[in-house]
Amino acid sequence: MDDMLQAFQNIPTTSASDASNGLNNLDPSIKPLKETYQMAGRAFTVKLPAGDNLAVLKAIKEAQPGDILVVDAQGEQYRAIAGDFVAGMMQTMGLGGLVVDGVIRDISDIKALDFPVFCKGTTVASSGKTGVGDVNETIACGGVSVQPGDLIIGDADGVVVVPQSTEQDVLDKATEKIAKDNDRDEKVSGKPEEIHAYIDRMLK
Ligand SMILES: O=C([O-])CC(=O)C(=O)O
Ligand SMILES: [Mg+2]
Repeated sequence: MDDMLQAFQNIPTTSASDASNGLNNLDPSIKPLKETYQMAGRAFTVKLPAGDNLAVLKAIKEAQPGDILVVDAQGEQYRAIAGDFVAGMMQTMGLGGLVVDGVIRDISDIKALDFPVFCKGTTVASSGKTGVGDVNETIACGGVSVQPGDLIIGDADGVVVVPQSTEQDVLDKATEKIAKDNDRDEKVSGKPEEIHAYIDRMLK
């Protein structure tokens, strides 16, 4: 794992969002299946035709361990781009997680895997496996442009993209924001008078 990726393992999505002015957060309809998921990795991108997941299989074969598959499924919500079988293959190949602006199925079994999956929801039907689709190209997912190799972080609050050219800047600003927030919290926590003083300062 490269140093930058290592550093982002401890950055919450909320802090990365604050550090990026909220510009690279995936649409909040893309949610973790379990609140306990916490992931940071580099994007391996996939673009699917609606209702066909063959390119996901191609991506599982080509992606590197630790990579997060970010799938543009065009928001399709009737057909699953993965179930527990496909997610299990991702986990076995050492991938870091799955993010899709679409849906999955076999929800109970995927939760049991403890492989981080972020999606719009769940469905019953499977996808076809006939189409082509693209891998490793710039895509749009959840309203955000994602390039292969961009840093992707996900946790209980959602998913944030950190474009490669902004990594150091976002890391510095997020680290600063975390320290500032902790300080602010420490000053007022459990102290009604400090809460009043803080609000008065903000209202000025
Ligand atoms: O095979 C599929 O495409 C979807 C599925 O049910 C699984 O992955 O378990
Ligand atoms: Mg299945």
